[in-house]
Amino acid sequence: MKKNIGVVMGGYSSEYQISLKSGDVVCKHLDKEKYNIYKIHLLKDKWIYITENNEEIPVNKGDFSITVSGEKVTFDCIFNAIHGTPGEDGYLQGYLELLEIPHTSCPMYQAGLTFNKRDCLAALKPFGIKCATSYYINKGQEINESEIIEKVGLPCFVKANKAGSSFGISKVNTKEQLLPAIEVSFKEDDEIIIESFLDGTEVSVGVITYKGEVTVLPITEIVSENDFFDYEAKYQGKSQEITPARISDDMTQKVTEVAKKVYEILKMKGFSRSEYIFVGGEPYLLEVNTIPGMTAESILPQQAAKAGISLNDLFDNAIEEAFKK
Ligand SMILES: Nc1ncnc2c1ncn2[C@@H]1O[C@H](COP(=O)(O)OP(=O)(O)OP(=O)(O)O)[C@@H](O)[C@H]1O
Ligand SMILES: C[C@@H](N)C(=O)O
Ligand SMILES: [Mg+2]
Ligand SMILES: [Mg+2]
Repeated sequence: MKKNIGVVMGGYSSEYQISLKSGDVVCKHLDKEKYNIYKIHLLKDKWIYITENNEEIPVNKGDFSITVSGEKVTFDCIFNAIHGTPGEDGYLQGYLELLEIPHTSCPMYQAGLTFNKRDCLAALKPFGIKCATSYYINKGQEINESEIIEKVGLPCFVKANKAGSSFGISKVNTKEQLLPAIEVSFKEDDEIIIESFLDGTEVSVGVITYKGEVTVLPITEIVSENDFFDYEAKYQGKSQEITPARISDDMTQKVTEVAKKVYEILKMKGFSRSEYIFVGGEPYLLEVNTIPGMTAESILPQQAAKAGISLNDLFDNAIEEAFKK
């Protein structure tokens, strides 16, 4: 019997439009012979199934079912394509896990931990994973500019702690730029992480469980035309994403080992894309994304393509692995 797959997309954060694109690509590339595919938008004001005629049918939040032409439809598996809250930070995972509906993302705790940049880096540091020197501020806390600069130096990166797609991130070069940058970050999250500037080659490393094996995909080098890999560089063509990265064999080996170790320490499942900047030949971890962009141009699908894994294979594998969890 064909399985019912709900592809969930959207979400409540600034990344919702990116997620709608990722979700559409997933719907397009799932095997229609094998699966009944349902496109589902989870938005702040409505949870809806979008029919092929663009009709909106509400999702029953009690059991995550829909009713189509008088028939109740439940899902065998949910393909999670929501970047940011509530799809990448554990809420959706926890809800689906309580309902015992398999899903393609990592488990609830792993999602909550990794989406919190501060806590994820703090959890990984004792295992020898290198990262930038950092300073944290919660909303309402006193802001001591001199103390921040003394700790992280200039330039530094001011980032929303729980966000993605470079929303709420600024590179700060002078003390005067610090408070405005903090304001920008607080628009995205109530927590901020301020990091020392890691000056070096940036790479992005996809790690997935493919046919039961933890698999590190070919590494991508990020070359931004802008000051850093900001929103414009990511989504409006102002960067080159070069796979495989033009780094030495030694650097490739090091970052491959670190990325696999990070996946294994965190007991990850499903997709992950972790990012590193090389300083003094050593990879420094920036963050781990568990619902990476899924459009054909996105980094992880490009890496999979280089590894000979098509989008159809990649997405089908995610569902097969979800049934094993
Ligand atoms: N400490 C740092 N030093 C140098 N560059 C940094 C630093 N932190 C972030 N950046 C730059 O900012 C970009 C975005 O940062 P980060 O990956 O933490 O944010 P994000 O919004 O979660 O990104 P994504 O879209 O991958 O989810 C990085 O890809 C890198 O170019
Ligand atoms: C979607 C974006 N947060 C990514 O990691 O690709
Ligand atoms: Mg991110
Ligand atoms: Mg990133």
